[in-house]
Amino acid sequence: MDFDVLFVGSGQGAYNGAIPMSQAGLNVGLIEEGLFGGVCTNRGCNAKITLDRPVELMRQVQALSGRGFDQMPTLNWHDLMLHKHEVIDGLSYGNEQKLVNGGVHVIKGHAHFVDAHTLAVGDQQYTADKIVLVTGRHPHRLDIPGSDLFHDSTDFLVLEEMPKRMTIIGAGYVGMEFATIANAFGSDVTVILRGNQPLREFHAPYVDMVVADLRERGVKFQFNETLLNAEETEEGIVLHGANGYRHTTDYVIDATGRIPNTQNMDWDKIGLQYDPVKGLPVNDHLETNVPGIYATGDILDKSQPKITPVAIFESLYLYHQFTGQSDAAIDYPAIATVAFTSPRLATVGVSVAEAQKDPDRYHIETADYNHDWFRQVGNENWGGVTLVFKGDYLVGATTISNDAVDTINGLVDVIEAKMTHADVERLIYLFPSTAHSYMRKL
Ligand SMILES: Cc1cc2nc3c(=O)[nH]c(=O)nc-3n(C[C@H](O)[C@H](O)[C@H](O)COP(=O)(O)OP(=O)(O)OC[C@H]3O[C@@H](n4cnc5c(N)ncnc54)[C@H](O)[C@@H]3O)c2cc1C
Ligand SMILES: NC(=O)c1ccc[n+]([C@@H]2O[C@H](COP(=O)([O-])OP(=O)(O)OC[C@H]3O[C@@H](n4cnc5c(N)ncnc54)[C@H](O)[C@@H]3O)[C@@H](O)[C@H]2O)c1
Repeated sequence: MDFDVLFVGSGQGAYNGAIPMSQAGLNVGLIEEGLFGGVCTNRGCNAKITLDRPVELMRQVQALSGRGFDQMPTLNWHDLMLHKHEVIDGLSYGNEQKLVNGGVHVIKGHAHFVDAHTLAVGDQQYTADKIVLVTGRHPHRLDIPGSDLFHDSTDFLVLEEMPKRMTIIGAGYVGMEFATIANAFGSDVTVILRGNQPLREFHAPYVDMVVADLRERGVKFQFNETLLNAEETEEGIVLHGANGYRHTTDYVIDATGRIPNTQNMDWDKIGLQYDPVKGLPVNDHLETNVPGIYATGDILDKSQPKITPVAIFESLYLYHQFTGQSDAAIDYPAIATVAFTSPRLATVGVSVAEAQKDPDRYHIETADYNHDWFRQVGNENWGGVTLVFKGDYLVGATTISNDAVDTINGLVDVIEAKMTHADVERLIYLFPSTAHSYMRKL
């Protein structure tokens, strides 16, 4: 065999395991057809958070208008986009070098199967004892007439000029995060949803607060709308919905989710079972139905959120498994997720909705976080934390605030280490700080 382990894809679900595997003595190869580091690095998390940064800061400055700030700064999309290119454009090369320096044999091109232990890239064939499919997902496109006029998250992240009118279809992570950014940069934003609940994974009352705030800032929400078609006219792009809905705009982002990259890889040829919409099913060792073929990250058909830290966790799990350190089934910890709206929404572990369904098992407490003096410092006078306990133990938390990321990150430790109240009392945090404020409320 050419390799002990051969990865397809170089995203977070691949290189975080590939490098330590190689350093542990395995002969590791990795095939990538695009940018190294995959979606998160090049056209996902990193690019998005760079574009969000001034938005986050601007909100905080606005909250202190007349409380130390006399004049508001102005936002400049063009300069920000140049900055984004500065930050992001070199990362692919950096990731490729990390792989090479880590001893991983890098192969460039599109991989497809010849047999269960052989992949082809162009005319070359590569054999491996184990193959790991980390092929990720790409944006879904609505199947309606005129949807070729739509753009996707990748287009938004390289947008040179902010359109006057922007319409976003879908109100999941991408829809709500991009609506926040585009609105701050002066676009007249409309979000169109087929249902009535944006960001369904998050605590609904907190999501409602984000929606109310965006509405106040001028974002329009069109709920329960089924789009039928789109056409280009002299006035702009016109979207037609059921019941006579008609909406004119300059730029449409289809943010209706992501679908697995399964195409042109000859998965059927080797009998690999997969669902073109849901992805690749695996067992509790991340092995597919074909022995020796594994998968990690967004391509998986699993209930865990499709986010970078989960892909990294799975990649490291395979590292431990393939290097003989453990043969245990994968055991996911409490998983934290965040929507980078302003303010942020973040959550970890058992959700409030889940806890409400099982009151014998869980009890729910809402901590008074709003009146915390440290939040008044930034004149952040609304927000909330809801905690879920199982007996004496914290098992879930959800929050809305500018500091939601730090708050939930701190609670990950409390949940995972199964800390008791006494354990939490022993933690000495810096003061004043967000962590100090919310830990005292546990
Ligand atoms: C706009 C956006 C924002 C996001 N923001 C966040 C965030 O803030 N936080 C967070 O945690 N997550 C975020 N995510 C999700 C995160 O990007 C994904 O969970 C993560 O990228 C998954 O990594 P992966 O390795 O599974 O796949 P990917 O990153 O998708 O990598 C798959 C790689 O496989 C390659 N590939 C596919 N098929 C082949 C083939 N046949 N041959 C060779 N190469 C192939 C592709 O070129 C690609 O590079 C965001 C996603 C998007 C779209
Ligand atoms: N902060 C983060 O961690 C972050 C940020 C961005 C993206 N992501 C990842 O990327 C994935 C994709 O994000 P996304 O926002 O595109 O997907 P999503 O699944 O979060 O949201 C999709 C939205 O589109 C709507 N929708 C789906 N099909 C539709 C249809 N046929 N017609 C109308 N509306 C439809 C859904 O109701 C939902 O509102 C996320 O699930 C997440 O895994 C994560």
